[in-house]
Amino acid sequence: MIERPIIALDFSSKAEIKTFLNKFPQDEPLFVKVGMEIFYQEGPAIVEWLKKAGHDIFLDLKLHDIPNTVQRSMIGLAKMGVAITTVQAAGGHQMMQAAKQGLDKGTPAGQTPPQVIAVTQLTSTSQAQMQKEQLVQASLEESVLHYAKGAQEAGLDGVVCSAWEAQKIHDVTSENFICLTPGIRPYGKAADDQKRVVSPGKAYLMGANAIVVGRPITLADDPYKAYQNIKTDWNDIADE
Ligand SMILES: O=c1ccn([C@@H]2O[C@H](COP(=O)(O)O)[C@@H](O)[C@H]2O)c(=O)[nH]1
Repeated sequence: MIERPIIALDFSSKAEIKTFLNKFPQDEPLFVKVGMEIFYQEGPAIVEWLKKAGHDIFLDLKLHDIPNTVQRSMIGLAKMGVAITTVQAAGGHQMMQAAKQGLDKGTPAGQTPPQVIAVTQLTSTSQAQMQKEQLVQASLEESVLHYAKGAQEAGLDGVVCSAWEAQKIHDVTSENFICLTPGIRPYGKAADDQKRVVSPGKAYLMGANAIVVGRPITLADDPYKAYQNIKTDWNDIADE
């Protein structure tokens, strides 16, 4: 289990991230998510800067391309020294294997390759939407479980899913298989564009190994207090 909630740094500039992080104690190492929004603005330098500040990085770029392209991209990504990265499970078995091989090849000697996990069905997707837009007859849970089993067979470390599917994923894979769950909302908070939402404490009870939280922290009046409350909810239940 990753004890710190992973904070999604969904900002469009380094300056905005600096302002945000200045609201946190400067000696507290965080686990942060660098996603497409900031990565496409600032590039790998943002990862280097956050690492230098002592933070662990979840680099969520959701790679999805032909196996050769994904493998070669992962060779480059492996040099950034991030803890976890992502691909889209829909890219298929060969693509996921290629991602893993690229990370192994690209990681400098003596360092541990990043863990790689596969996005199943986005937490902003409902079953009705998935069936209509992706022309899928299966239930959302069946689709997520299918992708999770495929990710495990391809040698990946886990999946991105909602907490609603986490325990069933562990049942069909293993307890060690990571279920990293966005779509986290403390009770009473707006779901925004998320469809499959769960509170931090409930996510733990439902089998999540890690939670990713963006707007409930980044848009809070007091982001550090919001972070601490979410961390307490997530960890308190875990400690019981
Ligand atoms: O299925 C997915 C995959 C990734 N995400 C990412 O998590 C955060 C969630 O942000 P909130 O503001 O807490 O909704 C965001 O960076 C997404 O890109 C996801 O939500 N769902």
